[in-house]
Formats: sequence, structure tokens, C-alpha cells
Amino acid sequence: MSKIVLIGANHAGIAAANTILDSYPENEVVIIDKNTNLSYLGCGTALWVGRHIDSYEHLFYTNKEAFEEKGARILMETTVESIDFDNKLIHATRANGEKFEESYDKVILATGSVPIAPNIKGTDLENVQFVKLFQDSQVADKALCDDSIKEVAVIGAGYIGVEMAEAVKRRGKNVRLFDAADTSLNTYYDPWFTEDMDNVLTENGIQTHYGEMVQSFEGKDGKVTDLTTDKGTYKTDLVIMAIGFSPNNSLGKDKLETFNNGAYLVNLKQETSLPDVYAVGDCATIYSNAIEDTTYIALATNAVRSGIVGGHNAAGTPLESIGVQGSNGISIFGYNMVSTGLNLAAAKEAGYEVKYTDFEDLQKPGFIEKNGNVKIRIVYDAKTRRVLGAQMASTEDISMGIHMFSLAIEEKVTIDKLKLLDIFFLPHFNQPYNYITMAALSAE
Ligand SMILES: Cc1cc2nc3c(=O)[nH]c(=O)nc-3n(C[C@H](O)[C@H](O)[C@H](O)COP(=O)(O)OP(=O)(O)OC[C@H]3O[C@@H](n4cnc5c(N)ncnc54)[C@H](O)[C@@H]3O)c2cc1C
Ligand SMILES: NC(=O)c1ccc[n+]([C@@H]2O[C@H](COP(=O)([O-])OP(=O)(O)OC[C@H]3O[C@@H](n4cnc5c(N)ncnc54)[C@H](O)[C@@H]3O)[C@@H](O)[C@H]2O)c1
Repeated sequence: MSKIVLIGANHAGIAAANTILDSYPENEVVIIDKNTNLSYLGCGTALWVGRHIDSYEHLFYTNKEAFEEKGARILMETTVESIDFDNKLIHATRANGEKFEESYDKVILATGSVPIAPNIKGTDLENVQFVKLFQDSQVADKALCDDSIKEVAVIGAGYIGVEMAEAVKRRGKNVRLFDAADTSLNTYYDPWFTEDMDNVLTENGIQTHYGEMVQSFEGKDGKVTDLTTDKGTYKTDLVIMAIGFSPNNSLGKDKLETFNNGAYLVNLKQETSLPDVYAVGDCATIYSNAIEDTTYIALATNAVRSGIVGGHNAAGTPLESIGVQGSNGISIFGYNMVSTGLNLAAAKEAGYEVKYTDFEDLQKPGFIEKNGNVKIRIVYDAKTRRVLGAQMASTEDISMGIHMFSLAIEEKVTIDKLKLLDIFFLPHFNQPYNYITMAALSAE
């Protein structure tokens, strides 16, 4: 039996805690989190703020009591200030200011990530808002209820920025979307895809400002009023900041080995460089099968899987992660995009000599009325012909197809293997000459 302390009770910490409590109930489990709530699904922020769903209530999938029922001691609103790794002691502070120590046999760091704050003037002004926590989404939502807030700037056209731009537009505001890059979603998709997303955004009234760097926010009476970029100054009543996450490594960065962005460097068992110290979720690295190396990908899906792996290992069952492909998806004004592995730019940056094959057609036979175009690109290694990535987009739901590519990357399948792969046909779903088959068949 061990005393296992988990620091951080969101997706990664919850998955690790449940794994230990469900499968190894003989252990003593202590869970510590500084927040008032746990298990908030950030993916629901845009859905709620954009009023796709009426309430935030169902964006939480568990609570403190559920862990207590399983026998854990869970301390919410309790901040871990530091860890004495040599003496296995945690120093923490309760909401009332009381300080205390907690010993451990094994500790799981699940402290997640923090939104990146640009080093520019005015980020501390009222109505300059990050959207990481549930509380952040409440602040943003309240601001959007205010009729005097008309002009909204979203900084960062990555996943959060694009989703929030849609949400804010749905609330009837004027939206400007800024990104340093030349397109939206540039790290996930090639321009062949992002051009379509950018058209969808502009057709729905969002003003895109790409290749434009915000230099400062100006304010009056402590509230933001304008933002200035290298190209102009724009009146702004509310700013949503979304330029990425960095790992929350403050507890271990001086003692544990870290990756180039500061994430705790872990092996396939989620073990850090110190014995009995595990790291899971957004605070840790992850192994990518696409680049065949360690990397950093902040996603809830990775948090959950790494939490499960970390939980088993901390409880004494050796289990190795099978790595990830960074599979992801987005749906904006009814336009759906999914990708996995590497896009062309990322594959080149990873040092591959790459080839790709594209195909575009109606998803279903022409005689089916409810139909839409599908675009697919498969990226592969020119030398080994191994599939490195795939991107798909449509107004139709094409999302499930990307999982096959995820497995293909993980299993090092070649593009040639996909050419005659048995893919079913039914007019309700696809064409006899399936878009995946057609893309693979036309590969050089
Ligand atoms: C708006 C938004 C939308 C998103 N949409 C998606 C999506 O659609 N799909 C997807 O896969 N991912 C999505 N993500 C990313 C996903 O939410 C994160 O990858 C995920 O939350 C990581 O989980 P985590 O448990 O590792 O870390 P976090 O969620 O960051 O949780 C860390 C926890 O640690 C606690 N903590 C930190 N430091 C301390 C300390 N010193 N003491 C005590 N407690 C501490 C925090 O209070 C927090 O509860 C989205 C994120 C946001 C913000
Ligand atoms: N649907 C989903 O799966 C989903 C949804 C939301 C968030 N997430 C995840 O949450 C994490 C955080 O999301 P995010 O949108 O903050 O990050 P992101 O990495 O998706 O996008 C950040 C964007 O900010 C831009 N940028 C960076 N620095 C900038 C600067 N100084 N000025 C202007 N633009 C700048 C980048 O070019 C990029 O487009 C990501 O890992 C993301 O994948 C996933």
C-alpha cells in the first residue's frame, strides 16, 4: 500500500485518481486542487458562450463527493506552494490561509497548463480576458451580456480563438480575429484547408486580421478601449486572449528535467526524472508516433490517457503509453475539420521528405440530396511511404474517418496499404469510390 498524492484535479488528475481508486483501492489517495470546481470541460466554453447549449451545468462530469465516496481525501481550494522532493513533503495553503504539510510515497503532478500572456502593455486592463477556467468563461459571458460591449477582438486564431470568434459573433457582437500567422489554424492544417475555414469565418461576418501582431492594449478608467497592432489601432470593448498554453511547471521546474517549453519530461510510464514522481496531462511531455519523438500537445484527450497510464504505474502496475498522433477536430458555423499527425509544414519541419495526396468530391453519390463536398489530404514519408498525417474537411460529418488515420500513423501503415483497403460503401455515408480510397490510389 502507498500514499499517493495527486496535485491537480482536472482531466488528467481525475483520470489518474479514478484509475487508482477503482483498480487499486488499497492505496491511500489524497487529491489537492486550488480551484473551487473540478472537471470543467473547456471545450464547452464556446458552446455555452455561443448559446449552442443553454447552460454550463452539464459541462462538469464529476465532483468532490464522487471521490470521497471512493475513499479519497480531496482538498479543494488548496494550493500546493512547493514540494520538498528529497523529503517527500508537500507544502500547501488552504483557502483560509492555513499552511500545512502533506507527506507522500508517490506524487502525481497534474497541474495542467496556463494560457500564454503576451509581454505587451495593457494585458491587465479590465475586459482583457483569457478563457481557461470555468470562472474565465463566466467573466467573458457576463461581458457579452452587456449591450455597451459591441467591438470584440480575439487574439490568436488557433482552436480557442476560432471557436470563441464564432461564439462571440453568435452573441451579435462585431468580431475581429487576429493572428501572427497568415491563416487561422495554421499549426493544424495546410492552407488548402485553412483557406476554406477563413472563408467560412469572413462569410459569417468575422473580420480576420492575419499576419498582424498586437503591440498594446489601451484603456480608460482601467477598462480596455483600443488595441494597437503593427498595422493600425482598433476600438475594442472586450479582448479574448488565446495564443496558446504553456505547461504549469512551477512546482517542479527547478528539480525535474524539462522539455524545451518547460513541460516535465516523462517516459512512456509518465515517470519524471525523479523516482516516485509522475507527471500527466498538460504539464508533461507526450510521445508522438508521427515524429517518433517526445513533444508537447495540450489536449484533454491526451490528459485523460496519460492520467490512466500514470495512475496504473503509480499504483505499481507497469504500463507504457502507446503514444499519440495529436488527433483533433473543430466545427465552426457548420464547417467541420479534423486532422491527425503532421500537416505538410509540420512534417517538413520534423525533417521528413514528404509527399501528399489530395482528393475532393461529394461525400455521397449525386442522387443523395443531403450531401456536401469532402476534402482529404494524406501526408506521407517519400522514403518509407509511411503515413504521417491526414486532414479532412466537409460540411458533412466526416469526423470518424480520421481515427483510422490515427491508427495508421501509430501502426506505421504505408500509403500503399490504404489503396485497396476494404472500405464499405452505402449511399447514406459515402461513394463506391470512397474519398479515402481515391486519395490513396492517386498517391504517386
Ligand atoms: C476553451 C478551451 C477549449 C478546449 N477545447 C478542447 C477540446 O475541444 N478538445 C481537447 O482535447 N482539449 C481541449 N482543450 C484543452 C484541454 O482543456 C486541456 O488540454 C486539459 O484541460 C488539460 O487537462 P489537465 O488536467 O492536464 O490540466 P488543467 O485542465 O490545466 O488542470 C490542472 C489542474 O491543476 C490545478 N492546479 C494547478 N496548479 C496547482 C497547485 N499549485 N496546487 C493545486 N492545484 C493546482 C488547477 O486548479 C487545475 O484544476 C480546451 C481548453 C480550453 C481552455
Ligand atoms: N477543438 C479542440 O480540440 C480544441 C479546442 C480548444 C483548445 N484546444 C487546445 O487547447 C490548447 C490551447 O488552445 P489555443 O487556441 O490557445 O492555442 P493554439 O496553439 O491552438 O493557437 C494559438 C494561436 O495563437 C497564434 N499566436 C501565437 N502567438 C501569437 C501572438 N503573439 N499574437 C497573435 N497570435 C499569436 C498562433 O499562430 C496560433 O494560431 C491547444 O493545445 C489546443 O489544441 C483544442
